[in-house]
Amino acid sequence: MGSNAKGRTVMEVGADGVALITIINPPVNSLSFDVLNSLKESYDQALRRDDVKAIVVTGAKGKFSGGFDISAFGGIQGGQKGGVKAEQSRPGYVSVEILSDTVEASKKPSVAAIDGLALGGGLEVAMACHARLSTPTAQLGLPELQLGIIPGFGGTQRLPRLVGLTKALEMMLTSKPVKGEEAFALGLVDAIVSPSELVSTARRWALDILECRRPRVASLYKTDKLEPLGEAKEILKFARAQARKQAPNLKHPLVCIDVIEEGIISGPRTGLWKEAEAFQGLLLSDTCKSLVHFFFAQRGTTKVPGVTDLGLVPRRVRKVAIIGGGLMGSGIATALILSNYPVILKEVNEKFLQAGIGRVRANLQSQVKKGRMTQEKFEKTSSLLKGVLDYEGFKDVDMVIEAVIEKVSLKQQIFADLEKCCPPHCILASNTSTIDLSLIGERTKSQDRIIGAHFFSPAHVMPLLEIVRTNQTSPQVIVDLLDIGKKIKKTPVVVGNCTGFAVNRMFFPYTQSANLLAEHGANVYQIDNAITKFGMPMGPFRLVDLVGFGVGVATSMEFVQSFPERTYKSMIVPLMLEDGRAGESTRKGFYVYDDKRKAKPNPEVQNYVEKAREITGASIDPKLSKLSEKDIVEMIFFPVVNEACRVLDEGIAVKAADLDVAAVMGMGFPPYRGGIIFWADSLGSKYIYSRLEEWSKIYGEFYKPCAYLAERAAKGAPLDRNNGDSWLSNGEINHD
Ligand SMILES: C[C@H](O)CC(=O)SCCNC(=O)CCNC(=O)[C@H](O)C(C)(C)COP(=O)(O)OP(=O)(O)OC[C@H]1O[C@@H](n2cnc3c(N)ncnc32)[C@H](O)[C@@H]1OP(=O)(O)O
Repeated sequence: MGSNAKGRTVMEVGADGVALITIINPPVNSLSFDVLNSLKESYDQALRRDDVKAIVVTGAKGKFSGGFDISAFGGIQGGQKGGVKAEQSRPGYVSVEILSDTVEASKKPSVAAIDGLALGGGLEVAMACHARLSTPTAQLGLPELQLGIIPGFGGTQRLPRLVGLTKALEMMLTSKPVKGEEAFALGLVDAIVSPSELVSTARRWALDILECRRPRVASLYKTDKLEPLGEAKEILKFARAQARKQAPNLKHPLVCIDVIEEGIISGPRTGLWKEAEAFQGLLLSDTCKSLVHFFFAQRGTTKVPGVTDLGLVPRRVRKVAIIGGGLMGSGIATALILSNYPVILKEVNEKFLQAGIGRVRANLQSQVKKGRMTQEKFEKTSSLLKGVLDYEGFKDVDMVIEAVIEKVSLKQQIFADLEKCCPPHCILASNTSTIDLSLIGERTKSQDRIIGAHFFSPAHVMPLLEIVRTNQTSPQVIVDLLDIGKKIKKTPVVVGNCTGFAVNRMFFPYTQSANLLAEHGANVYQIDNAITKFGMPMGPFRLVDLVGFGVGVATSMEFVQSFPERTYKSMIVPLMLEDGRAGESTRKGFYVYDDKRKAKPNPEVQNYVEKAREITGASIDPKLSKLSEKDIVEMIFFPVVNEACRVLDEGIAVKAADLDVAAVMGMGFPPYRGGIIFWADSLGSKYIYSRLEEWSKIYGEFYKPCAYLAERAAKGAPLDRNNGDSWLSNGEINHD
């Protein structure tokens, strides 16, 4: 194998006659074509050698395998990231030639020794072995669907035969792995072994199979776990209905079900071929390209030039203080104690303090109710939280997160106090969502320790953490917060300091354009409907109802002040608010809500739209009442793209992919469209520019394309500067 090979396997033959084949491809032992070819070579050698009686497959450094090498997808998709040899892109090359006809068909028994993770192709290799041993904590799963593909190395055929159809469908359709213990209970693995004894036990197990002391099972031909045909068809029918309901825009879950069905009806070998063909087709789909982009974009957010490349090591954070026990403060405290950080929560009086602690306990209690936490763990986790009314306990905290109301003078006072009461190394973070951080720290000399830790509500649930740095924030503090973000299982995105940072700046035009369209004659409910169909969790009007009109108006004011030239000053929400219609909390907003929070269109809305029109002087454009769904989507999202371009151009976001992650995790933009900039680039900067230009002539400055968008469009270049050579710029993505 060439010296620039991407991973390999090594084989060692012991005196016991067992060949140990180890997959080596750090960091997760992914299955590149080099690894797969080397696995085949090792097997061929083991089968040829007379001194080899049995085989054990394992992964180096406590990780079996994280699956097929996702970075090789680009090559297969015909991009520029490395060519692919003909046999490698041939359907069935791995699943049939290597795994079925070599590993599973071999006369010498194979045992998989699984530690750490066996995901996707990794688990598929293990399932082709004649037995599997796992450590109790290893993660085993087929998460391919979250990449827009289906398992392609035999997983659709072998998993149902090992664990039954219902569980196999659940594991594939949700992409959720199971731990070793559960895998054992399901029959996916044959025994649980401690990491230190894993390989030695697997060696003995392989020899036991050879000597017929243990069964030798070819999973592909197992039938005892499969439900009878009639029942299986019912289960598949139900799964199809669920998939259509939960992900109406996605085809690959249905393809996965079809492939499984084929194997059940026509036999596993036919199923394997159908799987190989479907896998190959899905690899080329827009959904897969978008989801793979998103996979790498998510991992790329922790790579910040000039910060994470300086060799800084995150400092240990032993104790955190939170100021303010409201909705945000209690959510942040919950997230921290759930990851074992001791937290002190400070409030101004006993009543507020008890309410804050009560909120945290309620957050944890809901985990207990859902069966996700034991009562014992609840007690242990709750004990990490301590309530205080003064700064006494702040002497030894390593980080403070301020989460009080959005009032500049109050925050300034708090930060001045913190500077006096906390140790000099302490990170001083604010959870502000809009206020300029330099202003918050104006009365301190600790500008280098001040940073934004912007969580999204509910903070213990929402996965995004916007880390806001000022020009003075030290790289060390950013590295520390990135590390904490990872530990509390958030995806951090590092952004610059400005009104609204990245997420709220993108959110602003989302609701603004909806209001503009409504005032000019578009139907509120058609807009929400089209946007939901596009894949957002809710339309802009339903969102404003949820957030509350009070908050909506206050945030608007911040934007009006900061960006007056591009704010559309709609009067619909202020007028409704004046009449006590404040959204879902008052059960009346753009929708009316019943006791079960079910939303129905509010018949009063039209009156408010007309009143608003009288004040703003907006004239009805008959075209807007007949907008197609595509037009609605573009008129709502192109202003968002425009703002994202400004955020990028101003350097608030380091790279376009960070905005993709921010849009998906902070706004609910559908991940299968790759994120806001990725989606925009799939349509082309020229097209977006021309449409915005056209609308700005009719409806004003709000739609005016920014300089960055104009420049990229003039060059015919993608908005993501890093995507200059990708398949995207060739307009290869289809939109039907
Ligand atoms: C034919 C087959 O059926 C098709 C397949 O197998 S498709 C692949 C199926 N496997 C997956 O989907 C697993 C994807 N990976 C993951 O979920 C997670 O990375 C993990 C659980 C393995 C590890 O998580 P974690 O410890 O948090 O580390 P994480 O930062 O995500 O990954 C570490 C590095 O490994 C890389 N990596 C992880 N899985 C990879 C894979 N399958 N291929 C290539 N690179 C991979 C990541 O990109 C990251 O690289 P970086 O350090 O350069 O950013």
